[in-house]
Amino acid sequence: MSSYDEEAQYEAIANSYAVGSLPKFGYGAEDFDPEFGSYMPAEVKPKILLLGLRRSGKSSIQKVVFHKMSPNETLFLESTNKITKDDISSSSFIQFQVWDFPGQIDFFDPTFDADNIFGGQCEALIFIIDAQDDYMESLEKLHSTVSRAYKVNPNIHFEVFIHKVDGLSDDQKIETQREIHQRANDELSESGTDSIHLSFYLTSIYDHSIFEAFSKVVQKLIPQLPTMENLLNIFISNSNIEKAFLFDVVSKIYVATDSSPVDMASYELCCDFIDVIIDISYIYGMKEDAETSAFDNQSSSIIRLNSSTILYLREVNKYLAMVCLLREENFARQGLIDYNFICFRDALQEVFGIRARASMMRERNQNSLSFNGGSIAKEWDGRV
Ligand SMILES: Nc1nc2c(ncn2[C@@H]2O[C@H](COP(=O)(O)OP(=O)(O)OP(=O)(O)O)[C@@H](O)[C@H]2O)c(=O)[nH]1
Repeated sequence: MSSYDEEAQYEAIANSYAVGSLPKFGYGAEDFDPEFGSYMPAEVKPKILLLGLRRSGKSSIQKVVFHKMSPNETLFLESTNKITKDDISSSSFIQFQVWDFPGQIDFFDPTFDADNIFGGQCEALIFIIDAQDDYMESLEKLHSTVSRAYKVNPNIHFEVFIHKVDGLSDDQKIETQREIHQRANDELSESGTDSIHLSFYLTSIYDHSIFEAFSKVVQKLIPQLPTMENLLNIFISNSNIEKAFLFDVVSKIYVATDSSPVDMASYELCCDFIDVIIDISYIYGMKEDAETSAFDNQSSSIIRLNSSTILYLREVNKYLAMVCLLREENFARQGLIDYNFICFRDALQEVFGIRARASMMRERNQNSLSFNGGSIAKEWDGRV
C-alpha cells in the first residue's frame, strides 16, 4: 500500500468522525489551546465515583493510579471521612474528576444529595469489593448503591472491582468472581432492576490489573474510541507492528489499543517501559531552570529485548504516548513506521480538533460557558 493511499485512509476516518455525537468527556484540550483547561469549570467536568465499604481500598486505588503512590505506602492511608474530589485534568490527557467516598456513607441520610452526586456529569460508578473479606455486606451495599444511582441517572456505567485479589489463588479468583457476579445479578433481577448492567474486574494495586481495569472504565467514556481503534488498526497493519497502545503517560491508563487481544504481559511490559522513560527523562532530561516535565513532544525511545522484540515509544503530545511492540526484523524500515506514525497523529488531531471546535461552538451557542480569548483550533503542539 502506498503512503499516499494510507494517508487518504487516515484522513477519511478522521473526517468521518461524527460531530453530532459530541462527548461530554474532556481530553487534553490544552493541545489545541493552552488555556482551554482553565476555562472548564470543575462542576462541568465528568465524574467517576469510587464507592464501597470501609477499608475496601478506594483511596489506595486513587493514589496508586493517579498519584504514583507505591502500593506499600497505602498501608498508612487514613480513613476517608468526607467526599474527596480529585481533579485529574491538570496532568493528564483525560479530563475528569475522581470522587472518593467515605465507606460509611449513608444514601438514605436526608443530607445526601443524590441528584447532585449521581446526576449531571456522573459518567461512571466504580464499586469496590474487598475479595479478602466476607463480601456479603458489600453485595448488599452494592445493590442499594446502584439501585439508588440508577434511579437518578440511568446512563451511569456501573463497574465492580473485585479488589485485593493478590491474596487469592487463581482458582479462588475465578470462584469469587463467579459467585459475586451471580449473587449481584440475582439480587438485581429479584428487585426488578435487571436492566442495570454491571461489569466485573479482578483487581489489585500490587500488579497492573488495577491500571488495566481503570483503562477499560475510562475507554467506555470515550466516544471516539472506535475511531481511534480503527486508526491504530491501519497503523499497525501498514507498519508490520504486532501491538500498539495509546497511553496516558501520567496514569499509565491506555486510552486505546488496536483490536487484537490485549495480553497482560505485553501491557505490563509497556507500562514498565513508560516508567523507565519517565525516570530517565526526569533524572537526565530536566533543564536546570525548567519546571515542566522532561517528557515532551520530542520524546521517543527504542528498547531491543533479547527475545528479538522491539519496544518503540513515540510521543503523541505531552500527555499521550504510543507504545508499539514489534519484531526486530520489521524495524528495518523505521522510516516507514515514523511516516505512518505522523499520519496517525495528524488524523488523531483531526478527530479531537473537530470535537474541540464543535464543543466550543456548541458552548458558545448555549451561552452557558465562556470560552473567550482563544482559538481552540490552534496548531497541535506535538506536530513535527
Ligand atoms: N492486599 C491488598 N491490600 C490492599 C489493596 N488495595 C488496598 N489495600 C489495603 O487496604 C487498606 C485500606 O485501604 P484504603 O484505600 O484506605 O481503603 P478505603 O476504602 O479508602 O477506606 P475508607 O477511607 O475507610 O473508606 C490499606 O491498608 C491498603 O494498603 C490491594 O489491592 N491488595
